[in-house]
This record gives sequence, C-alpha cells and structure tokens, in this order.
Amino acid sequence: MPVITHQSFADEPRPTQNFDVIVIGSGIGGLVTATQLAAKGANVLVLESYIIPGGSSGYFEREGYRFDVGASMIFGFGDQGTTNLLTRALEAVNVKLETIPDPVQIHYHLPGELQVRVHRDYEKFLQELGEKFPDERDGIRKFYDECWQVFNCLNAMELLSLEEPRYLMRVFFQNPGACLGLVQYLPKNVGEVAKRHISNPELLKFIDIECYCWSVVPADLTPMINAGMVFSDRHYGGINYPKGGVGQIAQKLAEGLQKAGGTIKYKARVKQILIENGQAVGVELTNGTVYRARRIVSNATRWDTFGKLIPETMMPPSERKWRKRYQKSPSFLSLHLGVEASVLTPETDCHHIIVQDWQKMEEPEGTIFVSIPTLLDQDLAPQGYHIIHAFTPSWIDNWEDLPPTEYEQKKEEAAWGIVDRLEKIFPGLDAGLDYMEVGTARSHRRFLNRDDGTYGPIPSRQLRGLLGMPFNRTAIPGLYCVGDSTFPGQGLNAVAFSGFACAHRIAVDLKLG
Ligand SMILES: NC(=O)c1ccc[n+]([C@@H]2O[C@H](COP(=O)([O-])OP(=O)(O)OC[C@H]3O[C@@H](n4cnc5c(N)ncnc54)[C@H](O)[C@@H]3O)[C@@H](O)[C@H]2O)c1
Ligand SMILES: CC(C)=CCC/C(C)=C/C=C/C(C)=C/C=C/C(C)=C/C=C/C=C(C)/C=C/C=C(C)/C=C/C=C(\C)CCC=C(C)C
Repeated sequence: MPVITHQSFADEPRPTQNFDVIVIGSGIGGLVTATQLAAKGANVLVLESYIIPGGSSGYFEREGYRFDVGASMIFGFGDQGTTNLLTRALEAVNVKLETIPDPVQIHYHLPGELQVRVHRDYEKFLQELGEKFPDERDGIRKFYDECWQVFNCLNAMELLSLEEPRYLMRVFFQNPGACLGLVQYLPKNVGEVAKRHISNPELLKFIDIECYCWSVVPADLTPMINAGMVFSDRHYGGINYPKGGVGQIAQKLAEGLQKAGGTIKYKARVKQILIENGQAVGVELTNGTVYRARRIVSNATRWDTFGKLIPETMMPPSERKWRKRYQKSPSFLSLHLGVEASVLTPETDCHHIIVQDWQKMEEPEGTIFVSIPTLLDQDLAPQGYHIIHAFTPSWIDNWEDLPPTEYEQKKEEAAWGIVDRLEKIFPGLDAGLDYMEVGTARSHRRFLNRDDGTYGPIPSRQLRGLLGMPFNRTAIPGLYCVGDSTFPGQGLNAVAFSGFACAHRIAVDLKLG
C-alpha cells in the first residue's frame, strides 16, 4: 500500500488513506483487536513504533540466544472451554502455534525454607500445599475450589464486550447461573475470600505471593475474578510455552492480520491522536504522516494515551478520576542470562519465585521472578546452554537523572546483587555465566513505550474488585483503549480478553457483520 508522507511545504499534515480502524501499538491487546476486526472484514491499520510486534511479549536475539522481553508463563493456550483466548485469537485468523506444556507453573522458594510447587495437576498441588499446612487442608481446598467457581462461570460463556447490552442479555438468558455468579464476584478481592477459609498467617502470606506474582499487589487488592482465572486455568488449560519463544504469539497474530487483509507498519510512532469536533478521527506520526479512520484504538497505557497522545488539557474528567483510584505499578530490573547447562539440575522447574523476607515482598527487589524457557524449548539457546530470565520489581525513580557511567555502574551492581541471591538456588550460576544483558525501568520505558516503564495499573487503595477498571470505550467519541489499562488488567490472556471485547464493541458500532 502506498504511503504518502507529510510534505514540508504543507501547513497541515497531509492525510493519507482512510481506514475503518487504526490501532496504536501491536501489543497482544492491540493485535487481538486488530485481527478480530480484520476477520470481520474491517480495513485495519496497526501502527507500531518498534521494529517487531509484541510489545512486552516481544523478543530479542543476542549471540545465539533468543530472549523473551517479559515473563514466559503463558495462560490462555488451552484447547477447551471459552477462556483459551490466545488459542481462539490465533484460530480466528487461521494461524497456528505449537505449544509445549509446562508441568509445574511455579516453584516457590519462600521464607523459613518453605518450598511449594504448583503442579499442573490440581490434586497434586493441593496435596503438596496440604502437607506444608496440615491443619489447613480443608480451608485450602475450599479457597481454591471457590476460585474454580469463578472460572467455571467464565469458561461456560462466550467472552465479549460487557459494554454491549444485547450481548449481556444473550449471555444472561443462555446462562443465568454463570452471570449471577460473576456479578457476585466482580466487586470482591481475593483477601476477603481467602480469610473466610484460611486462618494460618503464613498460609495467608502464601496466598499473598500467589497473587502478587502476577497482579503486583497482595491478596486484599487483587480482584477475585482474575484470581479465578489464574488459579484455575493453570490446572485446566495449563501453562503452555509457545515453541520458538513468546515472541511467536505476536509474530503469528501479525501474520494472521495481514492474511485477513489488515496492514501493520513498524517504526511508525504515533505522536498524537487527532481530535476534530470532540471526536477522534485519526493519528499523526512523529514523521508527520497522518492516517484517518472511523475508529481509533490505543494499546498504549492510559498514562501514555491521556497526557501524551491526547494533550493533558483535553483529559476527560473520568480519566482524572481513574488516576485517583489506580496508580502505576513498578517496572522491573531484568537480567537476561545465558548460562552453561551444567548450572541446572535435570529436575529444575521452568518458573521460580524467590522471597527471603515476607516483610520485604512488595519492596523493590524484594521478590525475584525467574523464567528458564529453554527447559521447555532448548532451541532458544546454543547447544549446551540455557536462558535464565530473572526480574524483580524496581521503580523508575531509582534510575532517573544518572550520568551514563553512573547508570551503567549502578546497573552492574544491582545485577550482581541478584546473581548472588540466585546462587543459593542455582549454585555455580556465577561461574557458569556466558552472557548477561540488564534492563532497567528506563529500558522498559524506552523500548516498550510504557510511562515510567510500568508493568501496568494497580489499585492505589483497596477497591471493589474489578468494578473500577474501565472497559474499552473512552469519554472521547471514536477513541477506545485496549490492553492492560482496561478491564480486566495485566496478563496476556487478560489483554486478549480486552482485545476481543474492544473489537466486538467496535464491530457493533460500525455495524460490521
Ligand atoms: N504472562 C507473561 O508471562 C507475560 C509476558 C509478556 C507480557 N505479558 C503481559 O502483556 C501485557 C501487555 O500487553 P498490552 O497489549 O497491554 O501492551 P504492550 O505494552 O505489551 O504493547 C503495547 C505496544 O504499543 C506500542 N506503542 C505504544 N505507544 C505507541 C505509539 N505512540 N506509537 C506506536 N506504537 C506505540 C509499544 O511499542 C508496544 O509494542 C502486560 O500486562 C503483561 O502482563 C505477560
Ligand atoms: C448480564 C449480567 C446480569 C451480568 C454480567 C456479568 C458478566 C457476564 C461478567 C463477565 C465478566 C467477564 C467476562 C470477565 C472476564 C475476565 C477475564 C477474562 C479475566 C482474565 C484474567 C487473566 C489474568 C488476570 C491473567 C494474568 C496473568 C498474568 C498477569 C501473568 C503474569 C505472569 C508473570 C509476570 C509471572 C512471572 C512469574 C514467574 C516468572 C515465576
């Protein structure tokens, strides 16, 4: 398709071809929206500022290693029910991805030498946790069974836009029990449910880390609907790793988008969303090119959308209110390591969480997350080597305003501090290191285009479950948001839901078949 760029002699940026929908950003939220709409016949354009698709689920290659940018614990690849949203998103545009089942979701290494492995097999997990807390066996089962109730409701219904009244009526008449079940859990957080079944303080701390490791907040602040998905789907569809790396999900979706007639442009950074008569009508890139469309979707975070792509002065009051309820979560300090295979024993699990002191769980560097994707897909590293991706929460403030040499030094010191802590679990790591690349909040901000490098929004105080999370429409007509700044929040399967919902709402608005 020809692209006419803005000519310097024009006062106004020149409009190029019109589209039905423009999606700003090719994160999984953006790509699911785009592919769903293209599959319905819409003329879709995706604009991505980076050189490949995927955003935080992208990848990069160094010296024979293929590193995932983010974590490699992927939900949503099951083959039954309705909650397998990644499987369904790929199928919708006739692309396929081989996945590799992970037998253990997480191996926890917790204070007091407590170790727990979350097995794919639900009964095996309950058995293992019950052995550590024998007096709480009953409560453990009741708590996790209650999470299953939420999951079973979700997994029994078509998952589309909750902003579409006809869909809501349809699902209600098809499955009133499931809908009422979900209505009951929408305002709830995990903490209150867990405390109804469990009283042991250490076990409640365990429930906190079970939540924190994906929601970045403890159980009292984590929505019960999301916990229902995470704590059940890991045993139902399971955790499955995409062969070739997490980056393959976006690559395949981009391929499917093009097959379905959509367009994706890389190195296309949107500078502003164009508003005319109060309505979003197009975008302008940093190089001056203008594209117009009937609907605009932003896959950037809400902080990047309102305040950067839309000027601060035009921020709708609803967005100001949202900012009072939600704040930016920290970013991560990420160590992408290549290590000699001999560092890992054959029975090592793919994902680990390390907390040394419960009091420090939420502090910067208090929790370490580890992904070792080569245990599932050896082809991501040279023969005889593994990838270890270790990351830990870290705020941008810690990395701002440093001259280059000080920044590099600080990065190095922080990285070796993490390697030292990992030595306890992987003895010989330091000696077996072959490659190390370190990313900070600054790297996440720069490469992922996320304000302060944030992992996503977290409640600034205890809220009523998911009730405060906005859906896809915004207060600006014609402008929609998708991704982890929208209902139901962070996570690939969560943003895939947001993409299905956003595309559904737009398809209804545009009267697409
Ligand atoms: N489970 C896991 O292991 C795992 C792994 C990776 C990512 N994730 C999840 O993925 C979620 C993020 O997905 P998402 O869809 O919200 O988005 P994202 O942040 O991953 O992607 C947004 C994309 O938009 C692009 N973009 C932003 N501003 C732009 C602009 N002005 N012009 C052009 N492009 C622009 C970015 O470059 C990026 O590619 C996170 O919540 C994270 O939890 C999970
Ligand atoms: C009609 C009536 C009456 C009513 C209505 C009601 C209804 C219907 C409702 C509905 C609802 C819904 C649909 C909902 C939905 C939801 C969803 C889908 C959700 C989802 C979720 C998901 C999630 C949250 C996920 C997540 C994940 C994550 C985040 C992950 C991450 C990871 C990481 C980071 C980790 C790492 C670790 C290591 C390495 C160890």
